[in-house]
Amino acid sequence: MLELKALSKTYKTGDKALSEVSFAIPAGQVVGLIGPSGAGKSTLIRCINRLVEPSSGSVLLGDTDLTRLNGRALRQARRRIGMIFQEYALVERLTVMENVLSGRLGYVSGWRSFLRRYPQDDIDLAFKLLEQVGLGDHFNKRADALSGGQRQRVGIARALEQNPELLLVDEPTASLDPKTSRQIMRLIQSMCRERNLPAIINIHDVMLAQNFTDRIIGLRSGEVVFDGAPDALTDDVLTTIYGDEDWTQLRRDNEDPDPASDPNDVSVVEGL
Ligand SMILES: Nc1ncnc2c1ncn2[C@@H]1O[C@H](COP(=O)(O)OP(=O)(O)OP(=O)(O)O)[C@@H](O)[C@H]1O
Repeated sequence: MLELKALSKTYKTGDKALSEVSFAIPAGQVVGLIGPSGAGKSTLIRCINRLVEPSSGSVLLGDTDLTRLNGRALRQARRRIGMIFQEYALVERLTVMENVLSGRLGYVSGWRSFLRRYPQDDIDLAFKLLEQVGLGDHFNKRADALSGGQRQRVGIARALEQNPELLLVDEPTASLDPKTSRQIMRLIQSMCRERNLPAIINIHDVMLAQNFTDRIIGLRSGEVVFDGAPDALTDDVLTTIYGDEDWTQLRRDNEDPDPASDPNDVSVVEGL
């Protein structure tokens, strides 16, 4: 469970990026964080894992207030949070397996990580995760030999290899085509459901957010202006968040072509 209490951030430049943001996310809930450019979405994600220092307020992960931690305690707390990035952040010259195992780096001792030697349990988990994300046959390939969608699946497996209590996902589909984007969102959603893992997904694409999350939080100018079920995201609400736009037309342009008939649908991969 994650709880934000009156979280605010004003940058040194005077930009007020977040203003008293409060919400709680229970176990297993996948939240889509939407809002126009500059609304504060990245700042919010980064304040949670303290890549950006909040100005005030608190971030509770279970019983731990992350805003009060420093040094070693902060590093340990960060292990409890898995991250998935827009540009995948893989080590290109390493294999898929090594990239997934790097999710354990915060856990293994210094010399083991230097030699890149991991406990057998970590290796077994990595194989299992690679099967689940549909890359079981690719474990020995170099990351730079993969497509964008495959890279993001490695990113998902790496985050889950950490056994996180919370998943923070920053624009996971921004570099992917529409069909691959749906597959990746479906995969994140099903992996979270299976593990009862809460997640916040910063996502530009409103239709993807609506189709593949349990709850939507809409930010505008650093404030929460919508917090509710994806179905409650009416055109009026979207206008409140983003301003005027032809939402009916946008929805029509983005309709999902029957996902069940998609032969590359990762949700049919065994184990999901
Ligand atoms: N390092 C920084 N220094 C100063 N101001 C910043 C910094 N990072 C972000 N901001 C400002 O904070 C506000 C929120 O930015 P943020 O990047 O969090 O928004 P966003 O919703 O993630 O936008 P986008 O969708 O374009 O990525 C903006 O006004 C931005 O200019």
